Amino acid sequence: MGKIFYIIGKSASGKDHIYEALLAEKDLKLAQVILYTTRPIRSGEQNGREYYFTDELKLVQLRLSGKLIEERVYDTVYGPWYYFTADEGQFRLDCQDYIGIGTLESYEKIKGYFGEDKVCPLYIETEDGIRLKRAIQREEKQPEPKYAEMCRRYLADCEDFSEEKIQAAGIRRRFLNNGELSQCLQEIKAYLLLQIGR
Ligand SMILES: Nc1ncnc2c1ncn2[C@@H]1O[C@H](COP(=O)(O)OP(=O)(O)OP(=O)(O)O)[C@@H](O)[C@H]1O
Repeated sequence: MGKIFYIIGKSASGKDHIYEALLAEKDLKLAQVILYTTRPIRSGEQNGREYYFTDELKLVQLRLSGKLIEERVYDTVYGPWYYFTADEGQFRLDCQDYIGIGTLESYEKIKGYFGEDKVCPLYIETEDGIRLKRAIQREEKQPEPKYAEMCRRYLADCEDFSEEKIQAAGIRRRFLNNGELSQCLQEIKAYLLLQIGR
């Protein structure tokens, strides 16, 4: 039976890089948990690849039909953009393992929906000083660095990922990403192979 591996961690802890690297590992055979979003599709994006691009009416329908697993909304200058996970029958847990990225809150919702035995958290932890330096370096490379937003997220993480919340979510294992990324990946891959039973 398949599992959903769910990557969680503070901003700039390395989630995106770890996600892409694990997806690229052919022997893990992981499929993506694709989020739905109401934000407009950008050039180069493809419906069903980066996201399922949809609208608020669909969100309401999914809510009413009990198919909505979790939702978040971000107030942007263009209005509210919703991001959500829903189950319209696309998850084939009888024969497929999945990988997704989310927050502690979305992890708890997904765990509540599919069951604790089906959802496996991959909590990535990077020491705060190293993480801040990486966040600044990443921001410096942007055409228009948004340092205030970066700092806001960094500070919000202290609250969003307090030790109490991590414990309450049932996170027991942590994967440290303080050194080489390859080292962290190796550790996660070994863990995944054990969980998958290969
Ligand atoms: N082990 C590592 N060594 C050096 N740099 C790293 C390592 N892991 C990640 N990075 C760098 O840290 C930055 C943050 O990584 P990434 O974007 O994957 O994090 P994230 O957790 O997805 O962040 P966010 O939640 O803020 O989007 C990137 O610039 C990435 O290249």
